Amino acid sequence: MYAVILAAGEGMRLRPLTRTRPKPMVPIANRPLLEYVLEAVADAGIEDVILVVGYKRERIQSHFGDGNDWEVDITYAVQEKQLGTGHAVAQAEPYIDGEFIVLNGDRIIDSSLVSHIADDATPAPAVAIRRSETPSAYGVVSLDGDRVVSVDEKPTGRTLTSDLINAGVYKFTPSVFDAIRETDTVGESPITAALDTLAAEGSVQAVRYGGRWLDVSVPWNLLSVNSSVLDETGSHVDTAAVVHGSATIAGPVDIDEDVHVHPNATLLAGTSLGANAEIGANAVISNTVVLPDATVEAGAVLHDCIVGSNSVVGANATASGGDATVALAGELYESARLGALIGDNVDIGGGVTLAPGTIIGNDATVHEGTTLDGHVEDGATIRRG
Ligand SMILES: CC(=O)N[C@H]1[C@@H](OP(=O)(O)O)O[C@H](CO)[C@@H](O)[C@@H]1O
Repeated sequence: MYAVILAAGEGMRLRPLTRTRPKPMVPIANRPLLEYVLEAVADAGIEDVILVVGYKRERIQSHFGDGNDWEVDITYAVQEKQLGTGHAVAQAEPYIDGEFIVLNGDRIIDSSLVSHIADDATPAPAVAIRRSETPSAYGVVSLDGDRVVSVDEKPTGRTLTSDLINAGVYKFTPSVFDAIRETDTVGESPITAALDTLAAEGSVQAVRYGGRWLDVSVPWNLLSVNSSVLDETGSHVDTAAVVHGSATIAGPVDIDEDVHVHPNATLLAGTSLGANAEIGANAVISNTVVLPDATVEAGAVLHDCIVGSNSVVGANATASGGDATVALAGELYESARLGALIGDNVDIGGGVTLAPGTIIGNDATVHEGTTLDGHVEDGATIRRG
């Protein structure tokens, strides 16, 4: 049985992080999101993986190679243009000759769901469904018993027919490729359109799933998913990290290789520090993801933040989460728990104050003593006053 994993998307709402890395490579507890998906597949005993890659695929291919380190055999299928999840599935057609499963490459799920969907007793086509408090952000599924009646993709402004959503894990036969071709109306084909067509024919089985389902769509999801994975795995400090004896760790935290934590720094729950990151004396960091090679200087205070790789947060700078209103890819989100999202190679001067929800583009410079909110473009320089 083949598992087709969709990993071609950009993840626009995670910009600027996804300007330099595809969404499946965004780190959760210092490991790319896609590793968790591959592990769930491998743990379910599936070895044959077709990874559909596209946006910045070199990053994925150089990290995962032939997949053998994850106990799978990876074949790469390239989706040159991101023309929808159905179009992405269709890229696997040349390799498929029987039933297969499909998973989104950016949702962390239990391997038990993969086993259940892949099991011979589960008829194809099938889709995993789960309850959601925000169904309109997903594909909303209506059921008749265990049969799917319809799939309504992101029905914003429409009446919700159910609080059940498509969990992004499917089983298909090769006939889905015809359904995908038939639903390709405007040069784009979401897999949900094909699924809706198959549902109208009366054949799609719903597989109910109430287990772990961690979705990283927006920056604050990255923080909450990082934190829940740390809660599950507990603290991990790499043996090649140097943590000063006077530093306080009130975990769970994940500290990767060659990280340097200086005296009296405080690392609180939900914090991941990427390889070679440096945390200055007396800095206080909670619920924050620091990417590799970043530096947080002495006395800085970061709550609910993401610090991109190779960026510097100057001494005594502060960024704390709160109820932020944040615009992402043209959409406004309210009550977001986000301190600041700082891109890669950003230079933030000493004493800078970042208001909740500030987003700073890659390669930006913020001069010392500045107070900032909103969005800073890639490469911009912000001067005080
Ligand atoms: C077009 C498409 O594939 N939409 C899917 C897909 O949404 P994305 O926003 O593309 O990640 O995954 C969701 C859950 O993982 C599912 O609910 C939804 O129906």
